Amino acid sequence: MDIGIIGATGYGGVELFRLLYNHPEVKTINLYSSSQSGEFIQEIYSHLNNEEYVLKDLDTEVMKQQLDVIFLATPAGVSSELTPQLAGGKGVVIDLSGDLRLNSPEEYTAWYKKAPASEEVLKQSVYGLSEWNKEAIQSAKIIANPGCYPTAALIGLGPVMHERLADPSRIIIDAKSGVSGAGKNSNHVTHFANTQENFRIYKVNQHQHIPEIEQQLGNWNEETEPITFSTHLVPMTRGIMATMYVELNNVLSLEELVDLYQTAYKDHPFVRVRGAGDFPCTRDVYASNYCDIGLAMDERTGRLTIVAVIDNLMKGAASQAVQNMNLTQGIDETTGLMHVPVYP
Ligand SMILES: NC(=O)C1=CN([C@@H]2O[C@H](COP(=O)(O)OP(=O)(O)OC[C@H]3O[C@@H](n4cnc5c(N)ncnc54)[C@H](OP(=O)(O)O)[C@@H]3O)[C@@H](O)[C@H]2O)C=CC1
Ligand SMILES: CC(=O)N[C@@H](CCC(=O)OP(=O)(O)O)C(=O)O
Repeated sequence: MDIGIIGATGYGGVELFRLLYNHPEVKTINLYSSSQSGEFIQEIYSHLNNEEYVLKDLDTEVMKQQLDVIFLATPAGVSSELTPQLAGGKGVVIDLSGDLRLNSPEEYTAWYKKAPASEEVLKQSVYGLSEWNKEAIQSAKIIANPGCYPTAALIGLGPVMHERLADPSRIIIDAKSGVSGAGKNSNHVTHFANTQENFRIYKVNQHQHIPEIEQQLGNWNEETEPITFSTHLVPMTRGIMATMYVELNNVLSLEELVDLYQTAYKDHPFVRVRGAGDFPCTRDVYASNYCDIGLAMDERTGRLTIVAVIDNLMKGAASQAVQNMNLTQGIDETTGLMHVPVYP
């Protein structure tokens, strides 16, 4: 396969490069930069110092004709403009940003404060939550890779919400992320002095992932009501923990719930459901494509607590995008992705 990565100098882009460099079905990798074309990638990232990859200028006509897969790892607002120029050619377009995830252009503008992609592009875009949308992904030409928080939240909520076992009006998602979730550019909030030895809540009731999570919950149960979703910045580089609280319609034991989750994900090698009383931490999935899940049932309140952890740059971005690439190319979805998480 011949691959292109737009936004290759960002955190998502460089993680894509690492994965694709080691992918057995990838022949060439073309790196594109809007600000540093002509430079070698190792001039920007010294950990790539054995490589000779030069950053190229975008040429959408050539890319459209020659590349099998084009990844966009760019900020919101870029792929809504570029996708129409890249789609309809030889390859598949996989967008890591939020531009193509929401069906409604009005919702996109309301939450992202940017002009939306065209309705035509949005209609062709398939939501790339691999575990829950595999069939549609396999034949897609444009994929909207899910957001990092929605990936953890939706994989965690999927089994109970899909089976309509929980009250769709009373969902609370309490999520925490490492700082790499904010991308490579530091600002006042993500500056070292403001993140180390600190813990903060941010974008309270205003996070752009709220409509994305609600959209998928609505696909599972049209009675879903607005969710409560809060996000926190944790002084670590990678990792997301999403803790979900749902009220069950009927009493189920913890053992029954663990069985439900293990059955739901038995054919999904990247989701690992823990036994009763066992909870994952972010280190358990570090630098891997896994989503690990733990469950607790409080019989006093009737509330189920679901804990889902991912690596935001991997399952939350680059490795999920490669999983989607594999699905579109008709190869095993695990190809190039079965890394054991890095420990410690
Ligand atoms: N970080 C994370 O954990 C996750 C990120 N995402 C999403 O993935 C996307 C990439 O994120 P991330 O890698 O963290 O972001 P970064 O800020 O680290 O990198 C984004 C890259 O996009 C390129 N870029 C910037 N402006 C433009 C432009 N106008 N046209 C073309 N390219 C541009 C830049 O590269 P250059 O200047 O070389 O072109 C930059 O290196 C974002 O939409 C983000 O929201 C999604 C899930 C998780
Ligand atoms: C820690 C941190 O700041 N995380 C970012 C995740 C951004 C992201 O992934 O944005 P899209 O999915 O919308 O592209 C945030 O909360 O906005």
